[in-house]
Amino acid sequence: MKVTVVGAGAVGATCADNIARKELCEELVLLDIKEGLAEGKAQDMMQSATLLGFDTRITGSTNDYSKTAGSDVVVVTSGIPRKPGMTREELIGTNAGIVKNVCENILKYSPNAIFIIISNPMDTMTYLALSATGIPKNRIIGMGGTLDSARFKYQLSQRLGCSPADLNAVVVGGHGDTTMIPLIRYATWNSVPVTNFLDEATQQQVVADTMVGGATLTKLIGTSAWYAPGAAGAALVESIVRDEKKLFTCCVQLNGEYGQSDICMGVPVVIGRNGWEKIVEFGLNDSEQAMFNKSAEAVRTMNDVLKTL
Ligand SMILES: NC(=O)C1=CN([C@@H]2O[C@H](COP(=O)(O)OP(=O)(O)OC[C@H]3O[C@@H](n4cnc5c(N)ncnc54)[C@H](O)[C@@H]3O)[C@@H](O)[C@H]2O)C=CC1
Ligand SMILES: O=C([O-])CC(=O)C(=O)O
Repeated sequence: MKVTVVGAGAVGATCADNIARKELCEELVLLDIKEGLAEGKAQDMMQSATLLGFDTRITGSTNDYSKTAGSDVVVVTSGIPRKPGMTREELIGTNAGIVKNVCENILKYSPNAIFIIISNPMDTMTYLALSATGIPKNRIIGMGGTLDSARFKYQLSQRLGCSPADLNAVVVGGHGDTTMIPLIRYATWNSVPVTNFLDEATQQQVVADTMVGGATLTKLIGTSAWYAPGAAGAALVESIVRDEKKLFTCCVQLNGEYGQSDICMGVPVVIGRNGWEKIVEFGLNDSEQAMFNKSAEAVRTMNDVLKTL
């Protein structure tokens, strides 16, 4: 297996580090536009191989896409992150051009690759990647809900005083401060609804804290997060290369599922060797469906911005 990570910044390097430690592929390529950055980080990671006990071969490349040839999976993290006070949507002007260019270049050398899009605003970047590459929809996966669901479990575990590993909790919708939808009605603690244990006000607080999870970290750190985002990207790579068929919320093209079409949004999907293999319909109630529709409207507005760039 060969995996490429484009963007050797905070998220890309962390994702690559997780991929290497888990030995998810024999060959791992880091690519960045900044001279020497990918080569340097690749060497640094390789020098941890004997200490950590992995034997994935990591190489770096400054914008030489021929080095990425024949990749099975490509993770796209290139682009600018937000600063405190910004929304993810404000990044569109810079990141759309970067993501389009990167996807086109990758495709030239890896026509069969599965793409995992992380760059923000991720729902619109996923939509853009789909149109820029024209490859089958199951090979374009946006990473956002996987991370948001992990954050949802973290918030719940803090309130319940339990291990997040014992929780099942899913966030669907867009990957934006106001567009994501933590489905608390479906969240369980070892199969028991969490709503049995948390009062209404606490439930609302958990949902609100989950939605601004990325913004909260951006305010604390001064730039956006990378440990959980990098781990979430690697978890998707793992489910693909090991054909695990795990259920993750990912941003995929909808064709009538969840009442939406011609849009990429976060829904539960089975991730395996063919990319996203199946959308799982959770059955939203009227208020959840109304939130999903509102989220879709916001994502669509951003997709329309692409036409003006
Ligand atoms: N979808 C999600 O859940 C998350 C998305 N993000 C997004 O991921 C992106 C990356 O974030 P960070 O790694 O923190 O930023 P960063 O600034 O640390 O790294 C980005 C890297 O992309 C490189 N780059 C820029 N243009 C490029 C091009 N044309 N070709 C190749 N490389 C290029 C830069 O040189 C830089 O090294 C941001 O857009 C951020 O908003 C971050 C966290 C979570
Ligand atoms: O908050 C950001 O801008 C980065 C991101 O998407 C996240 O960490 O969820």
